[in-house]
Amino acid sequence: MRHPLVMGNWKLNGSKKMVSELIDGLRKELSAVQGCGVAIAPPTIYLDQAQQALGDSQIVLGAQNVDVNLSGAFTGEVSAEMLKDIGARYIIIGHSERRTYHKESDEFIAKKFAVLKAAGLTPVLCIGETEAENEAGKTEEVCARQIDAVLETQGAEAFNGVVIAYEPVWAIGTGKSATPAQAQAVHKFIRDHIAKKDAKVAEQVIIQYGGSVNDKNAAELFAQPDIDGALVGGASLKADAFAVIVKAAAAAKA
Ligand SMILES: O=C[C@H](O)COP(=O)(O)O
Repeated sequence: MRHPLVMGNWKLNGSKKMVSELIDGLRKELSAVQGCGVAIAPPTIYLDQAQQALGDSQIVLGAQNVDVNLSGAFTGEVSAEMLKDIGARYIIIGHSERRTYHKESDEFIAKKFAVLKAAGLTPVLCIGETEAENEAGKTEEVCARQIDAVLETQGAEAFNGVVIAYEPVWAIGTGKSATPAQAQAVHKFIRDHIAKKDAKVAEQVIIQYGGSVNDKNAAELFAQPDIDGALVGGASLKADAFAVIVKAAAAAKA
């Protein structure tokens, strides 16, 4: 039985005031929730403030990116050890916005995956096809390629205890979520793809769905057997909407 995980990716949003108010709201809304892991990934500059504000709550700190280098002359970067030092645990890598705007390749993202594993942090590996790839019937091919960059170089065991987030690019921030059936089909494909190498590892890997998840559509997505939670963008910036999503995951997987 997999424990679901709902994670909020705040992207490039926030201020000191917002961090304080949003975490305050989340702590109130989520204090009684059981059966669903919850994490938030604020912008790097607010990680320390967020960790202080989270205090003894069950909400876990995450981050939106990591560098492949451990230390040295890499201006502007943040290392895995620094993220660990500040208390972050779930680290998003391979988000389509970084693949697109920062030209991050599958191989580069696989390096980040290895660096996080070595530091004892949990990669949240984002994969997913663009609209054009979807229309060309290449969804499975793209997802397999993005997973294989890790699977073929680090082995199936590397996926022990990690999180994969299937985020069709056409669904991100568009208000047009994949249907539960569409998402389930891809999630099952991802799990089966890993199972070809190691069925036990595939069975425990958390596969989140991401792309226009909100308080209205979350429950039907989580009703699908291979959807183990969500990576939430826009709706994670409102405590009440995010809490509805977390509660839907807890209820669906109880
Ligand atoms: O990381 C989160 C995803 O990009 C989803 O963003 P969204 O919920 O705003 O569509």
